Parts: sequence; structure tokens; C-alpha cells
Amino acid sequence: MGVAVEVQGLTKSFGSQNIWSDVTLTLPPGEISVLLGPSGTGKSVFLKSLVGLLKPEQGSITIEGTDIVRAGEHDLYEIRKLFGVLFQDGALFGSMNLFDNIAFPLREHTKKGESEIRSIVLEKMEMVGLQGAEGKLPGEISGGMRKRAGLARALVLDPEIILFDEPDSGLDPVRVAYLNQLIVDLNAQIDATFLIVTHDIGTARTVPDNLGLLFRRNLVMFGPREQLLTSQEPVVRQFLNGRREGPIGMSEEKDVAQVEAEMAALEARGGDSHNGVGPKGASGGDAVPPQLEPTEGLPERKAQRRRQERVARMLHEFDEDTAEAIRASLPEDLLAHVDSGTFRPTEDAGGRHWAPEPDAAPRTEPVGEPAGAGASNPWWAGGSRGNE
Ligand SMILES: Nc1ncnc2c1ncn2[C@@H]1O[C@H](COP(=O)(O)OP(=O)(O)OP(=O)(O)O)[C@@H](O)[C@H]1O
Repeated sequence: MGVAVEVQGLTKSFGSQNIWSDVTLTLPPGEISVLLGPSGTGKSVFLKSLVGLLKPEQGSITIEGTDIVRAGEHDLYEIRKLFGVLFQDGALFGSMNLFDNIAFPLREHTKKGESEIRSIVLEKMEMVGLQGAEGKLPGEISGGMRKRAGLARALVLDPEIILFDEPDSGLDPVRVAYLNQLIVDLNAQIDATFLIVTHDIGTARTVPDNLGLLFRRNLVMFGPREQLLTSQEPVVRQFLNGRREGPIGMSEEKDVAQVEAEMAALEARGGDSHNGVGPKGASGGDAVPPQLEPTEGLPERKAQRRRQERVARMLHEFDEDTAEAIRASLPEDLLAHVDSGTFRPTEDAGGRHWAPEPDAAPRTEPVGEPAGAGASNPWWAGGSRGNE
């Protein structure tokens, strides 16, 4: 299982330019989270801070008990081994073929022999659908293949956390759809914690368990996908609908009067339903579309059930629309526990973050043992209807 990344009160500036302040969130282990935000809001700075490449001035990033903001070089080196990073362009060495590019971290950071390296590289290449392309140079393959090669390289050290910096950039909508499926499939296979920075609203709506939005030097919201997708916050709605009207301006923030005038005009035209739906558009259809499932034949995502239990305990924190959307994603056994009050609800997480709470276990009988379930029949084994 992937590890949790707990970010508390994080603040980063470059000189007098504050990038973001007081960012608090937790990436739950093994879950997929997406971070959105207008250009220049510091999403890449956030990713670099997570791997210790940049040092925030305040706050903490705790991974397996180590605060990487304050960690020394040795601890940082160890923690970095937990990460795989997919950079925007794949960050491949142009003069090396794909095999050598993907083998690079193994040759640099391990003492493995060439035959073991070969079997690991070929396994990861197969996982990302690149079998047979070992001898190709990065310049000879498409952008989509380069992303896959970058992903294979991010996988070779068996990471517990994978960071994706705009995996969809430069890809056509069909390639983005294939890549999204690959991301979900990989998550099902390796159960690592994923954080994806993207501008692609389709990805944000269908891939993650959790969604966050950075704006005006703050984390506006971070929580279960249903929370952002049903949100009425003007900035969230503007971003998810990819429209001009709203608080986000061309290069800077707009003044209040202008935003009000734009919103009134938008309402007069019928609201978001009248916006165009481009390939990356978000309007139309359900506010909360079904989440992508792993390809048939692959294991279920282990994080799915863990997440369902987690959000079932958080239901009381959300408004009616969000709670209803979350309930629609829960299997019947968990809903029964929610409705019978078996769960001890989370306290004061406010939907913005999550921490393992030992005291949030069921109050009475263990949730895992509904009547008739035998010890050899684990309670999560059946009856989940997923995010239908
Ligand atoms: N090393 C650095 N030194 C000084 N300023 C920096 C540095 N790195 C980033 N910045 C500034 O931080 C701000 C946020 O940049 P960042 O690349 O993180 O934004 P982003 O949200 O990822 O944008 P985009 O969506 O366009 O990729 C920018 O104003 C950028 O100029």
C-alpha cells in the first residue's frame, strides 16, 4: 500500500513573491488525487516541495514520520526513494534508447546486475504498453509514447508515491483517455499514492478520488472528488467549466464589480449549460460522472474500499449535494453502517484534509463483520458496487 503524505500549514515564497500560504492536505495512501489551479498558481512548486527539491519556509510535509521540510540530506535521500515522478515531457535523455532511459534509475541507485535490470525494465515497459520499443530513441516516438516511457522509468524503483506533472500536456484527447486508463490500471496494480497536476477537466472529473484547487495563493478546497464537482464556489465552478466569467482573470484577478457583472450576464444566458463543450470541456451531463474503473481482468483498486470507508465517516462534514453524491458511490453495507450510526464520524477535518484516526473506528461491533460473515470470508470481499 502507498504511503500517506501529510501537508500541514505549508507556505512558500521566492523573495517577496508569495506562491501559496498555509496549504494543508493529506494524500491518503494508495488513493489518486488531482491538483488543479490556474497557470502560475504554484502547482509545480508544490510538487517540487513534496520531493524536497524546494524548501517551503513554513509548515511540514510528513511522510512515514519524517518531515521532509526539515530533513537532512541523508533522510531526504531515503524519502526520495519512495517517489516516482513523471515530468511533463517525460524528461528522457535524447541520446539514450528507451531501454537505457528506463534502466537509468536502477543503474544509478541500485547494485542490481544487468540481467535483473533487464527483467525489471521489460516488465515496466509491458505495464505501460511499450513492449518491443526498447531500441527506439525518444526523438523517434510520439509524445504519448514518451509519456509512457517516462512513466515506466518512474516505476522501476517500485515507488510508494507517484507524482504526475501535467501528464496530458501535448496529447490529443484520445491519447489522454488512454493515459488516464493506464493511470487507473497502474494504481490498481501497485496501490501507490498518486498525485496528478493537470489542466484537463475530463481527467479531473473522472480519474481521482480526491480533488484540490489552488487559487490566489491558497488551497481553495481539497477533498473527495464529489466535494469539488458539486461545489458552488464561484472559482471552482469557473475552473471546472472552463469559462471566462468568474474570479479568475486572463493574467491576474478581476475586481469584484466586474465579476458580478459577468456572472449576471452568464445567468441571463442560462448559466453553465450554455457554455461550449470542447474536448476538455466540463459542462453538460452529470455533475459527478462515474469514476474510471480498472480495465477488466485487473484487480480492483484496493484504495477504492479504503476510500469508501473514509468518506463514509466524513459524510456529515459536507453539504447536501456533496453528501448525496458521496452516498451514491457507497456500497450498501457501508451505507447501512452510516445510517445506523455505527461509524464514529471524523472530527473537524472540514473536508480539507484527512489523517488516519484510530479513534474513528466503529463504536460498537467491528464494521467488518456483518451477520453471517465468516472469518475466511473477509467482509470487503463481496457486495461492493463501486462508483456506479
Ligand atoms: N525557482 C524559482 N525561483 C523563482 N520563482 C519561481 C521558481 N520556480 C517557480 N517560480 C515562480 O512560481 C510561480 C508558480 O510557478 P509554477 O510553475 O509552480 O506554476 P504552475 O501552477 O505549475 O503553472 P502552470 O500551470 O503554468 O504549469 C511562478 O510565478 C514562477 O515564476
